[in-house]
Amino acid sequence: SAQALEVELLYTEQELSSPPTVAPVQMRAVAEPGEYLKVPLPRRSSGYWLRLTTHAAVPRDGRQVLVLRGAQSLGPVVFHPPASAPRVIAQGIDGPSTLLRRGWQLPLPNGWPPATVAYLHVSGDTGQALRLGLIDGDRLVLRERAGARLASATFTALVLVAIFMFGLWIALRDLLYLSYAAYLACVAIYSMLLTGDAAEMLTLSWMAPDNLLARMAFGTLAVILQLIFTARFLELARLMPRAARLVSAMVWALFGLLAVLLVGQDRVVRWYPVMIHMLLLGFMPISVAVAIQAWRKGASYAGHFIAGWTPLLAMATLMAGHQLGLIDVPWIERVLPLGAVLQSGVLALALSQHAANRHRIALLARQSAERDTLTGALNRAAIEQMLAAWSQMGHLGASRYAVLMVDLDDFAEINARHGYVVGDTVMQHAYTRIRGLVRPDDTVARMESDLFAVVSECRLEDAELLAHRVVDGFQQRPFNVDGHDITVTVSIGLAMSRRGEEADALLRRATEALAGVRIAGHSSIGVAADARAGEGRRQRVGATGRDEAG
Ligand SMILES: Nc1nc2c(ncn2[C@@H]2O[C@H](COP(=O)(O)OP(=O)(O)OP(=O)(O)O)[C@@H](O)[C@H]2O)c(=O)[nH]1
Repeated sequence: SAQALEVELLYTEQELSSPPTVAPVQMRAVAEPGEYLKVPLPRRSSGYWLRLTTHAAVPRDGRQVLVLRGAQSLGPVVFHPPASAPRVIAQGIDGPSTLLRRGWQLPLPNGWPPATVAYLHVSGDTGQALRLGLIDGDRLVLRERAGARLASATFTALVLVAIFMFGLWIALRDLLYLSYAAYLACVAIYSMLLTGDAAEMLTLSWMAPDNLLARMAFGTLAVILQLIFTARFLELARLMPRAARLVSAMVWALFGLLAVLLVGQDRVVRWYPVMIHMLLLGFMPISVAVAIQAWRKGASYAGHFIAGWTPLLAMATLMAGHQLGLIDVPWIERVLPLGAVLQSGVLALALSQHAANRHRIALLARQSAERDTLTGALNRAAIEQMLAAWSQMGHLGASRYAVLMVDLDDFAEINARHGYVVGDTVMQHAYTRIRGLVRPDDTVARMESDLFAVVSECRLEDAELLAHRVVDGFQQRPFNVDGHDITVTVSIGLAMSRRGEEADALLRRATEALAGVRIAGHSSIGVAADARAGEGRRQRVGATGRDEAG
């Protein structure tokens, strides 16, 4: 006949140290071969006695094992195998039962002839269901291995997304990404604590599944980080200030609970899960409602949020219900980490989009803030910032950079003669001309009215050649605007960087060199003192430029 397992829950009120001889049967159930039998346990402080029989002989090879799974809060279990001495199993991690997550593997080395009975005594008052089965040991190992692989895949996926988010935080310095990275790290650790695999793989006792304290602490921390992230991600402070206040109250309440847990340790660890799960049960629907409301108010990423979180929230709700003993869904502990992976995938997508958008907006803002509107050249602030940054990094070494202050000569006269509109066009042409005369790597900025600055990484000799090239480039080629040939000449002040010099000091020296030659006339080049060991010099390049004014 089929090797079914029959279980009777015995009705005894007294505490007994050995199996009761005669006791009324409260419940009888028969398991299909190789399957688990669910035995609901009514609340009773005196513990439970179970009488087990098989319908066919279990061979003596010891391959068949009795498997017992139950809520983690079940106390010590005493197993009276058929034809063997009783065994006390204090924890699921003991001895040969290490294979099981949250359960006991009870070996039957002497076989089990039909009609002989085995007894189980379960202490504690759980009110939850037990699962019992006569299972083939090899099959059990395979199943457990598959479960362990799934758990480590989950862990790896969560950690990879967490690292990615951490990278986004390093690049963009927005706490949004950091809070999400930290949340994922907590969930990854929590999922490892839940399955007990890490405890086995790493032999870390604090990661054992019976370490309720570690599990609860990481679980709470994950919820806190998730709330902080949610408030930021859904822009609650801007869109829904009341919801934002609610979330921050929730965060502080959870921090308080966490502190109580860490201080109270074993004294609070029994009721702590109940508190947390009640809180979560209440919070889940509120959280979904807030997300939907934010979505209706136009929060940019509320859609992603809802798609990613709803399945996970539903699973977390089931989990909380399961742990409170309200519903019986033992599979939820395996499915929950998958929900977390799914959620992290959707959110990683949303956050990458968020980061890309942010980057684009920042770039646009920078471009408009750093550019001169008429010519499109960088403005004074931009070049000052750039030089200041270089100076801070120690880039402005001795004679490494040349600053050329390029002033358009007699620009007031061009305006007076041709009008401001033509003057504007000449100004734009002048910028294009300078850009064309210097190297692509050189930086050109419009400092103010008719004054441009060129920053070039080169030695003094090259800088002087460059200055001459710019002066000649203007003098020899007039601009053609509205059919008028307009010759513009430029004067240049040149300064070379000094080691440890501040950015403004360098710019000032170039400006002073320019002021020195402006008196001398047009198309002049002045080199700041100290640029070479000698004195400041002033030179005139060829004749005065053709003077349009005559
Ligand atoms: N059309 C136009 N003119 C400008 C602009 N910005 C400044 N200017 C004019 O440029 C002239 C600059 O004059 P100054 O700095 O006194 O010097 P300058 O006339 O070029 O004479 P020197 O530099 O001494 O040779 C002023 O007349 C300004 O009105 C602009 O954006 N467009």
